[in-house]
Amino acid sequence: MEKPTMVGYILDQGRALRQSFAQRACFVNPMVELFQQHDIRKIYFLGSGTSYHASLSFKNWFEQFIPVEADVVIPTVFTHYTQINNNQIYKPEQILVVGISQSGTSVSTVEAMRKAKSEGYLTVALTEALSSLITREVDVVVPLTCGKEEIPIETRGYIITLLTGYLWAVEIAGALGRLNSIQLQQKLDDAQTMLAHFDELTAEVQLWIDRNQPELLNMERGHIAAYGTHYPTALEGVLKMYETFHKPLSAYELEELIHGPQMAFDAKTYLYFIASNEFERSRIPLFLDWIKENEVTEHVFVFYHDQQTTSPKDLHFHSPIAQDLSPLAFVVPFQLMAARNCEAIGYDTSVYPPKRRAFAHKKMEE
Ligand SMILES: O=P(O)(O)OC[C@H]1O[C@](O)(CO)[C@@H](O)[C@@H]1O
Repeated sequence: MEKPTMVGYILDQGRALRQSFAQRACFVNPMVELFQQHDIRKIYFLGSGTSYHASLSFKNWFEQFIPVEADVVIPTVFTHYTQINNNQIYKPEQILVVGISQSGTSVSTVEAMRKAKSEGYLTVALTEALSSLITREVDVVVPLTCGKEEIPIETRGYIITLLTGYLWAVEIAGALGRLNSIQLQQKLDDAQTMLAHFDELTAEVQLWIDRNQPELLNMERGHIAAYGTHYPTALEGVLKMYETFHKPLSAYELEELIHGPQMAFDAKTYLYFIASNEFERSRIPLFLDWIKENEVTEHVFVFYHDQQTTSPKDLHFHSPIAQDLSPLAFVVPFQLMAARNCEAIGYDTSVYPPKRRAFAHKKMEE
């Protein structure tokens, strides 16, 4: 990439995913060893922004594949309010605290890890910056193999963090005998197939944007509705769109849309539905019918994995998507829409807003 840009990082995600998958031993082995050496029963995943959203997916995968209880906590909350092991059912060495910070410099995550280690719990940092502040506060540092993103917006890092969490979960499950070797190999093969086609998947998203960009650019406010393992995708979609395109959106668990928010919808409301193949998938047509019958808004966009769509406003992924890894796919429309919208209005996402001092991150020398 000649000049680092948000679009450039998004278009590079396929390559980065395939490279990370190929070199997965460097980030999988340290976690597998921890689980082999310790009887870990409880995990806290901590992170802010993008790293918080990735943590929510980690919880889903860990609880799906490994006999552990997983919690995701915002780092400041963890430092000041969380009562770790409140009911004393675990021994301290059965509790693992994982801090995720791509930059390694998020002040609140660094402080939370300091608390966890000082109170005697096992600690891991997942970070791209192997000499950053967070690395000083933990027992084990695991590399996040996304490469440095030289702009304020994290996209490639999010996708690689997700892949890392998934591979941790299935490889630990394999090592603990929760997945047999055939099952594990199947998971890895499915992942590899999806990653081999990731550039095509991104191209499908680009075509959807090309079809709809004038309308997408006119959004003044919107909501992303999702369910199951995609509620974190909706949160990340909101963050990507808001920190770049600067128009307010919110994320709702699908059913929660009708518990109040819908009363505020009008013809200007934009609705994006993530119709992932999970339990609630059958509810999507019901919501779409309701929007039509009540003439709520025309600005409705649906992302499908399973349906041959007819509306040009919808996106149907044809590329192979491993069911477990669908969060890697469904976030791309929001990443690329945010980046392309900004390109179209001439907003430069590669630099921080002018005259804005940020204090969420702290450099080594500060
Ligand atoms: O993963 P990191 O580097 O701790 O960053 C967390 C969050 O902080 C930000 O850099 C903003 O301060 C976000 O872009 C990011 O999601």
